[in-house]
Amino acid sequence: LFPPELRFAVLKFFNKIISMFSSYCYFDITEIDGVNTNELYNAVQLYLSSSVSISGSRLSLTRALNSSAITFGLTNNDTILDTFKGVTVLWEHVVTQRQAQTFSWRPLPDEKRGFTLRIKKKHKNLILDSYLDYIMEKANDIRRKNQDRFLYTNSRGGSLDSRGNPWESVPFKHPSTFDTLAMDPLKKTEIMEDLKDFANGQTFYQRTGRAWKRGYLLYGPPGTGKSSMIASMANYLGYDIYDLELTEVHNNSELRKLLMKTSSKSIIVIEDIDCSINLSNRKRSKGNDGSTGRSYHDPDMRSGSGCAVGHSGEDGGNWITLSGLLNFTDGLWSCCGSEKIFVFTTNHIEKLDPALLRSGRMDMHIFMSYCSFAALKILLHNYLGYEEGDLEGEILKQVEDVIDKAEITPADVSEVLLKNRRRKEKAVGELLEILNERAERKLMNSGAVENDLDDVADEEQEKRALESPKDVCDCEQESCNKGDKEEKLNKVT
Ligand SMILES: Nc1ncnc2c1ncn2[C@@H]1O[C@H](COP(=O)(O)OP(=O)(O)OP(=O)(O)O)[C@@H](O)[C@H]1O
Repeated sequence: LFPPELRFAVLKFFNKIISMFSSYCYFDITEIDGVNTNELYNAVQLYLSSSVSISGSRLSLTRALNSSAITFGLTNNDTILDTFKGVTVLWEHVVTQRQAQTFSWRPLPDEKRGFTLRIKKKHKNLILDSYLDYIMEKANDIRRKNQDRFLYTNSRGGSLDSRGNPWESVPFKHPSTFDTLAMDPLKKTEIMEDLKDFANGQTFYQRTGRAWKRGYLLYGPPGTGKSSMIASMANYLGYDIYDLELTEVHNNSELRKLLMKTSSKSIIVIEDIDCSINLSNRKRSKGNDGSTGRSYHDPDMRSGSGCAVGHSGEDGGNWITLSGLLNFTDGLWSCCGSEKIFVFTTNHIEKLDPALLRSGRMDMHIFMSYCSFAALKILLHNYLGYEEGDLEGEILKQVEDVIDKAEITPADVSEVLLKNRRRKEKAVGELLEILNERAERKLMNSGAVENDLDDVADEEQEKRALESPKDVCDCEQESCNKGDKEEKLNKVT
């Protein structure tokens, strides 16, 4: 009977009267704010989905694209209580039908959704100051945990995608975790604790005025699990990985741009660092065929035994230099965004510039060693299902005795176990054979090296003796075969 204008005016009047006497105030968070999606709405939905106090008997279930987890939330017009810093608030999920639109730039959903937050007026400031920030932060964490992580690479060589991003991404699905990683358990625990301290260390880093970042240098022979360690770190912390291919970066400023486009809570990896930068800061040179582009940074490359080459710019004189890289990890640019981990790997730590190894540069140097017996136990458990109690017996005792002498990588052990994973006994027997063989070979090689060293020492001694025959022969007589000695000296020389 009443026209809408009058209804609206009456309602407004009553609301005003009610709010004057009510001790509560209300905040509406709508799904769509004008024509844009309201980020806060999504965050609240995610945050409430993690709340254990949902009491409704009907919940809505969602699984986002690329996500491996299912989240639940409030159904239409349901309510939930939440407590923050001792203050209880009430959330209501309000869903109403949208009135027919005459025109819109963007088709809007038929339903109008939003959350209404009810709080006591006296708590308004506390809630507005920190509660909403807390919700945004929590929602990001949940998103990260649910969402499969991403592996980014700059393999396009500096070109940008349609959104101006130099990084290409794929879902990161590496199954390596600290449980599957074979290494000394004490060392493993130390690394895990270090990572956790870092991830939970926001207050510490703020208090001490340090950039919230950490550097790890992984070094050791190929096949000892450096890449597996990086994947385990990412899976443990729930971080994305940026695999920085330095051979695709033309100069320091491009490097800086790449860094600016990395997100927080990420691990930035440079593999085989000894092969990737112009460690000697040598000037860029033309290739043998006179072409510009690639030139050799690593002397080993010339003999064909080295690793990947670095990259030189087309515009002459442009290089990724060590100082550029250190700015990247250490300087002002390293702090864009926060909560970042830098990981460098190398098979040849001795080739690295001492500037990179200096204390404070890389916070932790982690040696990925050959497979120890403790690490082997983890592989036996993972591949063959051995439990601690099964790891006894004569054959395993023999394995324990020989494994350090054999210097075998976890990758090689994994191969043997994988091949024989259906036959436990055979697997360990074959492993023992391989270990014995390797240990024997190592021993013979070291014996041969020792003999060679002895030979060199003998020859040296002989040479010295011949150069000063008097030292070994006091005789001054003509009959002393000095001539013979001279001839012998020439031969030795
Ligand atoms: N410590 C380890 N624990 C468990 N598995 C390992 C370990 N080390 C190596 N492996 C196995 O060997 C494979 C190769 O290892 P990975 O690539 O991690 O070694 P790497 O040290 O990074 O080698 P490279 O220096 O050649 O890159 C892995 O996929 C994994 O199956």
